[in-house]
Amino acid sequence: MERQVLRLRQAFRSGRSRPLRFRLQQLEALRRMVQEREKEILAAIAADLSKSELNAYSHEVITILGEIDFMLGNLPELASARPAKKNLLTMMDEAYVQPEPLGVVLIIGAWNYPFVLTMQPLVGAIAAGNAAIVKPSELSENTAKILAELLPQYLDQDLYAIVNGGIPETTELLKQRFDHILYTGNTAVGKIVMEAAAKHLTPVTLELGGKSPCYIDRDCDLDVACRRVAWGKYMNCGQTCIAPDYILCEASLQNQIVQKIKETVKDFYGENIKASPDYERIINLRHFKRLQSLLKGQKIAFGGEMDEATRYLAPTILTDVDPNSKVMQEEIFGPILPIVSVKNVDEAINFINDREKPLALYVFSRNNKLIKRVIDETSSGGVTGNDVIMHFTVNSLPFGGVGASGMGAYHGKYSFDAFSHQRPCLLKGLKGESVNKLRYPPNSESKVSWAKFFLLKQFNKGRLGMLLFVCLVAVAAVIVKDQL
Ligand SMILES: NC(=O)C1=CN([C@@H]2O[C@H](COP(=O)(O)OP(=O)(O)OC[C@H]3O[C@@H](n4cnc5c(N)ncnc54)[C@H](O)[C@@H]3O)[C@@H](O)[C@H]2O)C=CC1
Ligand SMILES: CCCCCCCCCC(=O)O
Repeated sequence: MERQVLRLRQAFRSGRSRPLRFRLQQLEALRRMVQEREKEILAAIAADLSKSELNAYSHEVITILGEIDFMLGNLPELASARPAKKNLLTMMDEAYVQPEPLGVVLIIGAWNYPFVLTMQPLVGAIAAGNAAIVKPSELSENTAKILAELLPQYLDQDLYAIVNGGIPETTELLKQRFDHILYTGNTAVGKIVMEAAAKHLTPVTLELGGKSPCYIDRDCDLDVACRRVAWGKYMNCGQTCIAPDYILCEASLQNQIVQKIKETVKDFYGENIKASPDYERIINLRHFKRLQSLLKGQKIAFGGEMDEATRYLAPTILTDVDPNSKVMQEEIFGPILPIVSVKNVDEAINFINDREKPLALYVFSRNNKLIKRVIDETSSGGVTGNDVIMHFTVNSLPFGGVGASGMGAYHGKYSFDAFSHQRPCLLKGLKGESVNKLRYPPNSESKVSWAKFFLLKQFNKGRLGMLLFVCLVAVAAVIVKDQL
């Protein structure tokens, strides 16, 4: 592992990954990989998550093609230096911010969207000019295998590598020194990653989970709300980090919500949900049993059927759920939807604020003021009003958690930024020593007053202001020269 990282570091040091042309060419190669090998990629995702290839395409492949296209279209602008505002002391100099690659980065993915969660960060890492190691989840073994086969065929092998394996391999990998780590997965392992990174002072982006609440207001189109919630909750069999974890609503809405979600589930998956190509399965037996245990002692208003052999768990709704019960203590990550009743929006806000900051927050209401109020008075990684999941799909929005749901963000421009250092550059000439004297020792009262004038004066008044400002500086410089 050490040698592999060293090989990538040497390739990075050669400077090969930096030129814009090279980055664009690698991104184009990645796009070719997705297009030419689509069938194999879809088959792998489908096998890992018992998913139809159509769903694998719309849940995962579309996102990656969109992200690559965004980078190809915007990279020249993202990677170029941005001029910076100057003060009086530096007005004759050149000041700019130059994004630079961080070096060798590590991307650790999770199993639930095994293609998106490894490839989307990789697009950002390549775009920003880094070398990268990708570590897919061992639980989505088919996708891990196909990525290990395909990536070396399309990308520069000295700069981009894939490491497959489980805890021992990841533990070994985490001993190495990286320049950034982007990890997606559960919070407990997030702490392990951060601790390992701290040993090398490596910065981290942690894409974690949490219980994302969904408040449904009484002033709402319940048909629409329930259809959207059912889509986001039962997609990928509930194994989506930003799935609405539970519903908060007034007690009087509970039965209507159950009824409407029930009808929606029939529309979506038919009478025989098990036979629907659109309904996935739980990833493994451990997670199946974990979900089974969350149902103990709960009032199942809908669903609850399960089949251990195929890891089928029906779309399920729990009513009158006690906030202290187990299902409300951990992220569900399965097709179980608890409804917790609250008296009103104030109680809903308090309920949310009494718990860890979630990865996503959803509010359904006809009343935009109420939606804005919930946003203003709570905190979460992201928000969608009157829908679920969809903020993930807008690549001009940063995607990430806050507090216990993670740190840092990515997608689109934010991926480029996550894997870049914003390097401030100030280029001075060798003239102007007379004015510079005011910062050289010995210090004096008069030097401090001049320093205040030069450093604190702000001029933002257009061309005329600028002209005035230049004259002022010229005069000041002459006076300073004489006085110091
Ligand atoms: N914020 C986000 O974007 C997303 C967050 N998630 C969260 O991820 C969680 C589900 O993923 P997991 O079951 O954790 O996925 P997982 O079991 O695939 O683990 C994630 C990664 O961590 C590695 N890993 C596991 N144990 C480790 C250890 N002891 N030391 C070092 N590395 C280790 C695995 O090899 C894997 O690559 C949920 O909480 C979900 O909300 C999932 C997808 C997206
Ligand atoms: C249009 C549907 C796209 C849905 C993609 C959702 C991916 C969420 C990934 C996750 O768990 O972080």
